[in-house]
Amino acid sequence: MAEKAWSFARAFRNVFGGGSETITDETWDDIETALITADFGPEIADSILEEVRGSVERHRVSEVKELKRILREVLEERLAAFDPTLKLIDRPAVILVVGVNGVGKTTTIGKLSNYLTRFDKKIIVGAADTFRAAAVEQLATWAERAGVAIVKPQQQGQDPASVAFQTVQRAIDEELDIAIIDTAGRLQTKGGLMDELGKIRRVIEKLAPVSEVLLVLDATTGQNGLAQAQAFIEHAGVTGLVLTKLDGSAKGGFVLAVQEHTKLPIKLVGQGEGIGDLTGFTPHVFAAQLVP
Ligand SMILES: Nc1nc2c(ncn2[C@@H]2O[C@H](COP(=O)(O)OP(=O)(O)OP(=O)(O)O)[C@@H](O)[C@H]2O)c(=O)[nH]1
Repeated sequence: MAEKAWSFARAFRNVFGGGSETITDETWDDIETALITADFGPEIADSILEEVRGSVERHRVSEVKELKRILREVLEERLAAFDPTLKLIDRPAVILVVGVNGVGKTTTIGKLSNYLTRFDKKIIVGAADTFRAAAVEQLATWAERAGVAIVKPQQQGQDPASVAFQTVQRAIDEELDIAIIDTAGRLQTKGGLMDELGKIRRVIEKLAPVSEVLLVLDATTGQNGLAQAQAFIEHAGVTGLVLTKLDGSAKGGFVLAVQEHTKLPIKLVGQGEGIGDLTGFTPHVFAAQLVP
């Protein structure tokens, strides 16, 4: 994994890079500071500290090196408490991608399409963000790069649900594996947004079940972004999270905070603007990157 992707590892690198080899009060202070800096949030930071302290005492650990291993294990175990696998068993499997403006929905769809084609999946994407012509064109560019089919609105402002319907219909007619629907991200009234998503879902479900509703969150916005996305979490039937822009984020702790607050699994992680910059979420790898 590219080094740039893990700027948030800095917080812990400062704690464990040099200094005392035996655990002192200062070590604990440093870890607490690192947990807060990395945006775990005060409650989760406290509970992690408590868990690590308990383990350190039980095993009579005195070396910083061992403490680091325990911290990594505690983080991994907590990150792994949710199932990160995408459920794409239905044929076609329909994925709805939702989230507020500019978080990276369209980019994620481009990367995800490209990723899935590597497993020989036949994909179609639907541009159900019909109000912004630029959004449709952006998705079309990604579809071309990924080599997948696209359904675009016939005219600007066409009912998003009808584009979603046509996309899934084509997936069925052409025996494709996966239909991914891009939705509008504009923050309108909560009611309006949820009505639109509810309608898209109902219309799709006339043809096929919705396999995944992925909520995209911009990791650089931290807890703020989560507050903005609350309406989706409450009303959109979200099945998993995509965290984007982790490459630019020093807030690695947000990854755990977001899972524990929402009780939703992180299923994909975006770490750059390139077509290859998307991976699944692997707690073991992530914990090792957080505490290098
Ligand atoms: N660094 C970085 N940039 C990203 C990542 N994902 C998306 N972006 C950038 O974020 C910006 C917004 O991405 P879009 O995909 O247009 O976001 P959107 O949610 O579809 O936006 P709307 O259509 O306006 O709702 C673009 O400049 C992307 O290149 C990522 O993982 N890392």
